[in-house]
Amino acid sequence: MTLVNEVVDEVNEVMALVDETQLVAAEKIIDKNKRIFILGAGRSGLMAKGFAMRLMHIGYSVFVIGETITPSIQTGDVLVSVSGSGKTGSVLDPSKKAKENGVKLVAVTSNANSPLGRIGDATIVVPGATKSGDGVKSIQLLSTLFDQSVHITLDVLCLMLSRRDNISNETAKATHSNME
Ligand SMILES: O=P(O)(O)OC[C@H]1O[C@](O)(CO)[C@@H](O)[C@@H]1O
Repeated sequence: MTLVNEVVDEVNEVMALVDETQLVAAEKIIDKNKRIFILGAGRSGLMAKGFAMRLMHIGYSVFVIGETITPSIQTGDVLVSVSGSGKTGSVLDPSKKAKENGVKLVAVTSNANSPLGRIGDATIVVPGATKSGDGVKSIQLLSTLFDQSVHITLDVLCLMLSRRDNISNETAKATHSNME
C-alpha cells in the first residue's frame, strides 16, 4: 500500500464514524438570522477558518474570534468551537463564557466526553487522533488526522446548509472574493 493510500484509509476510517444526526443537530442551530462566531487554536483554528469562509460564501454573517474586526459576542449569537482534544484553554474558556451569556454552542471535537464536548448544545464528534491521544490512531504527526477529518466534516455541514438555504454554486460564486 502506498503512503497516500494509508492516509486516505485513515481519513475514511474516521469519516465512517462521524454521525450525520449530529450534523443535523448543528444545522438546526446555525441560522441565517443569527450571527455565527468561529473559534479554534492552531491547526484546528485554520480548519475552523476554512469553515467560516464557506459560511460567508453561502450568505452567513460570520466572524472569526481573534481577528481584529470581530465584534463582541452577544446573547442569541451562535459559537462554533473546534478543538480535537476539547481541552485547549484558549478555546474552552471562551466557549464556557459564551454559554453563560446565552450563546448557543456547537462543539466540534474528537472526544464527546471532553470538557468542550460535554457543553455543546450540539456536539459533532470527529474521532481523529489528537494531541491528547483520542480517536482513531494515526501514522501522521500530532493531530493531523483530526484536522483533515474535521475539514471534510465541516464541508459536509456547509453542503447541508447550502441545500437547506437553496444556495447554488452560482450564488456562492457571487460572494467569492473578486480581488484574486
Ligand atoms: O484541537 P486542539 O486539541 O484544541 O489543539 C489545538 C492546536 O494545538 C496544537 O497542539 C498546538 O498548536 C495544534 O497541533 C492543534 O491544532
